Amino acid sequence: MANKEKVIAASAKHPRPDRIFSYGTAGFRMKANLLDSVVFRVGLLAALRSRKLNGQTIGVMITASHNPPEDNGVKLVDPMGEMLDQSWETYATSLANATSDEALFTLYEKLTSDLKINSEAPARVIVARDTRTSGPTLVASLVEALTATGVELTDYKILTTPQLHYLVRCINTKGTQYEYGEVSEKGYYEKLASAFKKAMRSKKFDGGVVVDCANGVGGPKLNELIKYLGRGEDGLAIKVVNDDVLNPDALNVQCGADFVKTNQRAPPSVKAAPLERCASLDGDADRIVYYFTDKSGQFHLLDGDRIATLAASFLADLARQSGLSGKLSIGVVQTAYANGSSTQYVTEHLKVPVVCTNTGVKHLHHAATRFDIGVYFEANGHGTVLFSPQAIKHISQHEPSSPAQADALETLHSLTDLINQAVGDALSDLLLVEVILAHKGWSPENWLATYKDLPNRLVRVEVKDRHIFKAYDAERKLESPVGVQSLIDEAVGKFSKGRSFARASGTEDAVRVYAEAGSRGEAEDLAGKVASIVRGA
Ligand SMILES: CC(=O)N[C@H]1[C@@H](OP(=O)(O)O)O[C@H](CO)[C@@H](O)[C@@H]1O
Ligand SMILES: [Mg+2]
Repeated sequence: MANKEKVIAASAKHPRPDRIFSYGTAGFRMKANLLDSVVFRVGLLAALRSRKLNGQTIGVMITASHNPPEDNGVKLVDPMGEMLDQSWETYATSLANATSDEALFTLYEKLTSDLKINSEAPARVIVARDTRTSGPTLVASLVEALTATGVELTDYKILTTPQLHYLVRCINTKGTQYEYGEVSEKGYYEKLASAFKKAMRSKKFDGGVVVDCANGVGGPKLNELIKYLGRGEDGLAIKVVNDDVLNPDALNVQCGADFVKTNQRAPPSVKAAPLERCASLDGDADRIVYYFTDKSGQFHLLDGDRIATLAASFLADLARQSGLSGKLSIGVVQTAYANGSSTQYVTEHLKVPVVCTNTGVKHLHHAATRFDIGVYFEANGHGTVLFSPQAIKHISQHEPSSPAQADALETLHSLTDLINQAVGDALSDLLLVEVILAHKGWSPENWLATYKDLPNRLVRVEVKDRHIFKAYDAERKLESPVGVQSLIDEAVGKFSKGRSFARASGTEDAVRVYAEAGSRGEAEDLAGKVASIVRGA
């Protein structure tokens, strides 16, 4: 039984502002000065979650990713390094909205009994934060909740989001047959670096890569990782830019993955030669996009769809070359925001099946586990590749029948270590892309030439109540308000190669409209038409 007085007294120090909170796709995220009570209450939920799972370690990450410097956020990480189980999101929301300290404790007790939680069970939590100045105070609020509920805590200070997911998975798999790695930040770098070297072997890089770290946690962590990669003559030259974490106001400002994806141009601070590979991370380094300018100075984005198609083509080739293609199912998971040309390229050219899910990494991750090799990426650069236990077994036990098979198998094996299995990881994805381009001997132009994106437009439409927009069919259609979908269908029908959908955002108070069509003008036109249908609904 939790100590009632202790919890109530601690909660009283973290008064709840007059606001309605909701645990969404990205956990809780808002202006940092509104988060104190929310983080305290997330601490209570973490205690419950760990106890429910008999003392398995739960992660708490304090970050607001690509949001402006004055924002912050908090999200929970489940034992295998995945996002919090969806059914628990509503408990997070209810705890955050409890109207008094007493009501909060009553709810805490009610959840304990409703969920049949043994309040005597041990509870363990690890926490980390990004580089925002509001981080330490928020961690302190979390610590108070964990102390009041008798939770064993380890504070890993500043980490990228995927590093925290890595640690959670390492801790909970330690001593089992699924042991994931050494439980330390150093263990993370060593695992990545050794897999990277093994994947590269005698392959050579064509030039280096410029990496924009959004002035966030990715900067110091990438600089650290580089020390483990080694910089021999044949090593990868990584030029790190925007790694200034001493100026907190610079975070995500005019740089980072979201800036590049949204503005379809390079950050002004990124100076690169024509055809030089460039990449941008977001503020917590769980997202990456590539880009380059061609000889005529034109900018080209190589987004999450491109990384997914690149990875799928490489993995399908390796499975074939190693003699495992009949044994391993490969699939790509996308959302409705994936460019139609990428979907067509995967299904028709690579002959690999594509599954479309709702927006939000947890949906893609879940769908990807249904394949032996499941490649999933959101167009904005969140993503990874998952290998099933069956795939790992085949890859490690298969007897190659030729040197070529042995070679492909060794590369495949190294990728199971190089690619973060817990969550999309910008640093791991960076190395993955570099390995693939080196193996294929491709320039960014070759990569771009695999298919031609359909012109597209994404618009944000502010409406009175976005909750009336209810989507189905992986959010590609609207069931309510009634009649809106047929108006959209009618508009789409007038455009060649037209496709468009509208859905309520899970992270912002708006409806997003996406449209693509045969030409830029038509895509704009279609997006505008669908946006006015949404406004009029
Ligand atoms: C079109 C788009 O990029 N949507 C983003 C955005 O979700 P919305 O529900 O569209 O607001 O934030 C999510 C969390 O970061 C991310 O997973 C998703 O891809
Ligand atoms: Mg992020």
